[in-house]
Amino acid sequence: MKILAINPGSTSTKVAYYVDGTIIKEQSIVHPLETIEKFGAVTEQVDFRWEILLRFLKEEKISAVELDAVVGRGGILPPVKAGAYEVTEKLMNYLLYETTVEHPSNLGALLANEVKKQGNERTIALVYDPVSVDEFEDVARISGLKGIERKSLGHALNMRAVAMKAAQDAQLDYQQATLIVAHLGGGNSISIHHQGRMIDSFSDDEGPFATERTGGLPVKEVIALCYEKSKEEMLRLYKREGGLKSYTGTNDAREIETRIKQGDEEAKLVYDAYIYQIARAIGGLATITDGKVDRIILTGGVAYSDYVVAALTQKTAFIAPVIAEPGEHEMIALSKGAERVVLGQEELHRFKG
Ligand SMILES: Nc1ncnc2c1ncn2[C@@H]1O[C@H](COP(=O)(O)OP(=O)(O)O)[C@@H](O)[C@H]1O
Ligand SMILES: CCCC(=O)OP(=O)(O)O
Repeated sequence: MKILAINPGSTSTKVAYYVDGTIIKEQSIVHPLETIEKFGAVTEQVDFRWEILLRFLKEEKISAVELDAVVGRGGILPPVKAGAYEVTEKLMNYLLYETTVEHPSNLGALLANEVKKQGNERTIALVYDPVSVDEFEDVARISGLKGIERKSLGHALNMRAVAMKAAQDAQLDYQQATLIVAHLGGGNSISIHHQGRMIDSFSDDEGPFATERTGGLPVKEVIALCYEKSKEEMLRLYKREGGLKSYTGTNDAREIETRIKQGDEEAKLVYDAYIYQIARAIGGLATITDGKVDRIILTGGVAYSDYVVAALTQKTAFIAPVIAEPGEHEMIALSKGAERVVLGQEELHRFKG
């Protein structure tokens, strides 16, 4: 079985080619920031990224005609069930014209469709575990202001994949277990998975601050700032200029750890606050299941840090054993999802809009 997985990020497009479940080629094609910034809307980047992807396929002698499936990271659709969604005109039109949040993952379906056009009549184009996977309990949707609903938006693909892996490794059934997953990357998502569903999460705009994202902020101060800055400036602050970067000038956690070792006390205070907020979010989610949690799983790039893993273990191990699954497992999650669909083990949902 031949599967191509495509994961468009803010500065790169990751692509991986699998044959019978084995990875044959994987590449992160980096796009210079100055090139990306020339585009207006994210979806204007389709032709640019497709040409680069096509070059990769040619160079690596990967024939689209032989593909059983091409799977993209699912973008910001309306709230959807977890799993696989066929790339249809309706789904693409939503990502092109209706989605409310600009995000590079919105390109996943569009690029998968370009590959499918070169495939055979059996090649399936799909997205898997989109950013907008929504399995919230109703009580989790209430925000505190009528008209504003809490939304399930986050790193669902990676969080669900590592939750299932950790459950399997611990000989727990994902459908029965309770797991808290903290994805620690440029943005953070912290979620709780209970009996097979991600029933609540802190998104990157309301939970702990991340390496470059603000997380939740005191709302009165934000209101005041909105009168000083444009919407674009505010969005950039929250997404690219917040968190550790706003305090230290760098979004590289390794650089901050080096500074701490050199005696930089301000860097230490901010990094301790970063850990403190993540621990507080994990503790908060544990209350949802009355403190009954089987495992806490730390993932994303910062989970490579012994410093962060040790500090979070110290603060949260009273809740449940803490496991690190560093990095992101998105490419394998995409390919395995597509594989299950091709084998008929998992339903291919049709996006209803
Ligand atoms: N060994 C490490 N120790 C500490 N931080 C690390 C380590 N490796 C990567 N990181 C940090 O991970 C962050 C990037 O996380 P990642 O999940 O790759 O982000 P993105 O959201 O961009 O995919 C960076 O701040 C980087 O410094
Ligand atoms: C919008 C939630 C998903 C997300 O933030 O992804 P990135 O960290 O890859 O931008």
